[in-house]
Amino acid sequence: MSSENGLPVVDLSPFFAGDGDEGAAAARARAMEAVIEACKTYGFFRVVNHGVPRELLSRSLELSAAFFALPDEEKAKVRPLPADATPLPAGYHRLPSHSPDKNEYLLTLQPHLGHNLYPADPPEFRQALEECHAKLAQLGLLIQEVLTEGMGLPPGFLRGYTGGDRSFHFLLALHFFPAPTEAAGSTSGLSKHEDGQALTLLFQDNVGGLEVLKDGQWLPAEPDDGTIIVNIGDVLQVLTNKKLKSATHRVVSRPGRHRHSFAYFVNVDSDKWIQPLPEFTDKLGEPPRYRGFRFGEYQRLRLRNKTHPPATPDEFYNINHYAV
Ligand SMILES: O=C(O)CCC(=O)C(=O)O
Ligand SMILES: [Fe+2]
Repeated sequence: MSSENGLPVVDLSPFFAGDGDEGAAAARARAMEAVIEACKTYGFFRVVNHGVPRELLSRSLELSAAFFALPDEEKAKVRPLPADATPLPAGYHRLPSHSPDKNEYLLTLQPHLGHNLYPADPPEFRQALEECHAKLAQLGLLIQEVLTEGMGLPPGFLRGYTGGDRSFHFLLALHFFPAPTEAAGSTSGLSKHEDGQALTLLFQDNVGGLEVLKDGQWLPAEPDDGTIIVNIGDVLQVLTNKKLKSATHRVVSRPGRHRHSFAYFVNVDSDKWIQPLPEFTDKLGEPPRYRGFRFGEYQRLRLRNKTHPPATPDEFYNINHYAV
C-alpha cells in the first residue's frame, strides 16, 4: 500500500488478473490486506486500476458541469417527485437557502428501476450517468467481496445486505458553489458528516476541498485524476462493531471555484436489520457498541437532515443515535 496525497492507495489490478496468472493470488492477498488496514485506520482509501474508464470519469464531470451551469429554471425542470412517491427522491435538488451547505445535486437510482428523471440538456448526460451506474455497481461489488473475505465473513455476506431488489444504490452528481471571498475557509460546501450507507465511491474534478478527519486532524483528499476514493459508511461500522471506520469528512468550498464531484452510495435494503455481528462482539468477548435498527428507519432520519436541515451541523442525525 502506498500513500500519496495523504490517503492510502490500493492498486486493484490483481483482482482483474486471470487465475492462471502467476503471483496473482499473493498480490490479491496483499491488496486485500491493504484495503482492510485502510478501512480500520482511515475509513478511506484511494483505488487505482479499478476498472472504471478514466475517460468516463472526466466525461461525466464535464457533462455534469454543463448541466449545473444552466439557468435555475432549466435545472428545476428535473424536479423530483414528492418524497413519499419514490424510495429516494430522484431528480434535481437545491438545498434550502438556510442550509449551512452550499451545494446542489442530481440524484439517480439504478437506471433499470425506472425511477429516474434525466436532464434533457446536455443530451449526452443521461448515457454518462447510466454508464457510471453500471461501472460503479461492479466496483462496489468487488470492494464488498474484498471486505467480506478480508473480515473473515462467508462469501457473499455483505452482498446479502446490499444486493436485493430493494437496494436503492444511488449516484449524486454534485455541484458546490464557490465560497464567498470574505468567508474563505469557513463556508462549508458540505458540513462534516459520516455516510450512512454501506460504502461510498467518489470521484471529483481538480478543484479540491474534500477533507477526512484522521486522529483529530483534517486531511485533504486532493484530486488525483482517474483515481476513485472509497469510504466506509455507517452500516459497515455498525456490523463490524467499529472495527471498520465510517470516517467523518466534509467539503470546504473555495472562493471563486465551482467544484463538481460524483458520489455513488452502495445502499442497504431498507428492511435489513443492522446490528453488530457476533463475529465482532460475542466471539471476541466485546460488548456491542450499537443497538440494532431497521436500515429504512435510519435512512429516513438521515434524509431529514437534507430536507429539514437543523440550525447547526451538530444537530444532524447520525449513527450515534443508536450507540450504546
Ligand atoms: O463531494 C465530495 O467530495 C464528498 C461528497 C460527500 O461526502 C457526500 O455526498 O456524502
Ligand atoms: Fe459523504
